[in-house]
Amino acid sequence: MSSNKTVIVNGRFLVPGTEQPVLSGYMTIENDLITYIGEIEPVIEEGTQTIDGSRLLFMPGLVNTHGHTAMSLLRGYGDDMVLQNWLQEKMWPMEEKFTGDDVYWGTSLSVLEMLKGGTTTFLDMYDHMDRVAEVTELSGIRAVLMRGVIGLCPEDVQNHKLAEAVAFARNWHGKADGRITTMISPHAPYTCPPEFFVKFVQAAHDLDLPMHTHMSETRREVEQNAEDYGLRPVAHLEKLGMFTRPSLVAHGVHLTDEEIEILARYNVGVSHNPGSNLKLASGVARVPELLRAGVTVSLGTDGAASNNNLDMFEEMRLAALIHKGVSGDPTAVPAPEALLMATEYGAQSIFLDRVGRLAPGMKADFIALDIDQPHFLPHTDLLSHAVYSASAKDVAHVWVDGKQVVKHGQCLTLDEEQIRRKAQETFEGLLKR
Ligand SMILES: CSC[C@H]1O[C@@H](n2cnc3c(O)ncnc32)[C@H](O)[C@@H]1O
Ligand SMILES: [Zn+2]
Repeated sequence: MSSNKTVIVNGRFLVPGTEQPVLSGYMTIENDLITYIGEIEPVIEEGTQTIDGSRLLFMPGLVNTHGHTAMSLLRGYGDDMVLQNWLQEKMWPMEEKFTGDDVYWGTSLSVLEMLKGGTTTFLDMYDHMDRVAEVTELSGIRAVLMRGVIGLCPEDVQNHKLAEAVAFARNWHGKADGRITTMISPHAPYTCPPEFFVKFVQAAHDLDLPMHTHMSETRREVEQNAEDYGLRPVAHLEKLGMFTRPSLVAHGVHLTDEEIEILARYNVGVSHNPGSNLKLASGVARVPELLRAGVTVSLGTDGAASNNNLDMFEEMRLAALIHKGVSGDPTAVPAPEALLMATEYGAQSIFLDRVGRLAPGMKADFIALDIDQPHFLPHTDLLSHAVYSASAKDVAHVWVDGKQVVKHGQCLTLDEEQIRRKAQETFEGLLKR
């Protein structure tokens, strides 16, 4: 019988937030869990698989805490626009034509890109979510999935969408050996009127699930919210009861000191999406202030149509750089903190307590970078290199839930050739419809 135990020998491991953030030694994986990490060589029994880690840097898999995965089909379709025009003139008209099959191939394309680039967990707020869950099951990735709902429609249609969101959340929570969890997700306060939004809060209570929404992404949205409801978005969502549920908001770009205090008080996480915020000219979130206030800040790409890739190394580097530039403080978001945002804080913010860190008892979701390449040398500080020098292209191997899903840069679970062909065909089909 083959052993389900693997030992990585002579590796370098990133454990940010600990006394020895770059550890040289060994890591043991048994089934879906890490059971040992340390400098002392473990006893290696016969039948145990060993991996020579001497040319590799091991780190937790990256956690992408906000996105719309199938939007990779719209990559490059609508560049250089502000959010509202981009949504109304380019994205929504195309998305209206999306079928379940379109979402399946768009999601496959994105999951392929994410896995090959070292992302082992993603959050997806979209439509046709059963098809997203199918791709998640097949690919071996971990995902937090939710049917995102835009409520700018008649009441019967609103209620139908809400029922779909509830059914999806109920049916898929804990599926795919526990790799899929679900949340409840009204799209935004500006697309879900208050009386509709509160139905999601009630559903989240009934299902005992957390909530996710877009919030305070643009200045215009904040001003409009104040005009429509007499409150800025944070107070508005507080009033609607959202923060009585464990919650994660995407963006949180335009926040006052008082609003940051409210988010911290309710333990609401913020998914910081620097690439998308820059591209849509939405602004720069107050990440140093959020972190100082004790808010869990994680990182997301948003959809590939506003980014325009799903490279979490790029988000990590952007997060480490832009806040230095904006604040004039070179110590703002230092490398270990950026790495934590992309891993451990990411997992915390989407309510996965055994993901995001290399430690005994944690899920074996980890990646290995090829650090023999020129841009990783000399090996001064490998944690610094992972944040400031690395990109998705450096990922050699990926494991999720103890199973290898990328080997020498090749995805073992998805048919890359077929996905490339289907993605192109799907986009061309959408243009003709
Ligand atoms: C209801 S499914 C999700 C919905 O969100 C839209 N979307 C994509 N990017 C953003 C963004 O940055 N802010 C707000 N909404 C966004 C996407 O097009 C889908 O319609
Ligand atoms: Zn979004």
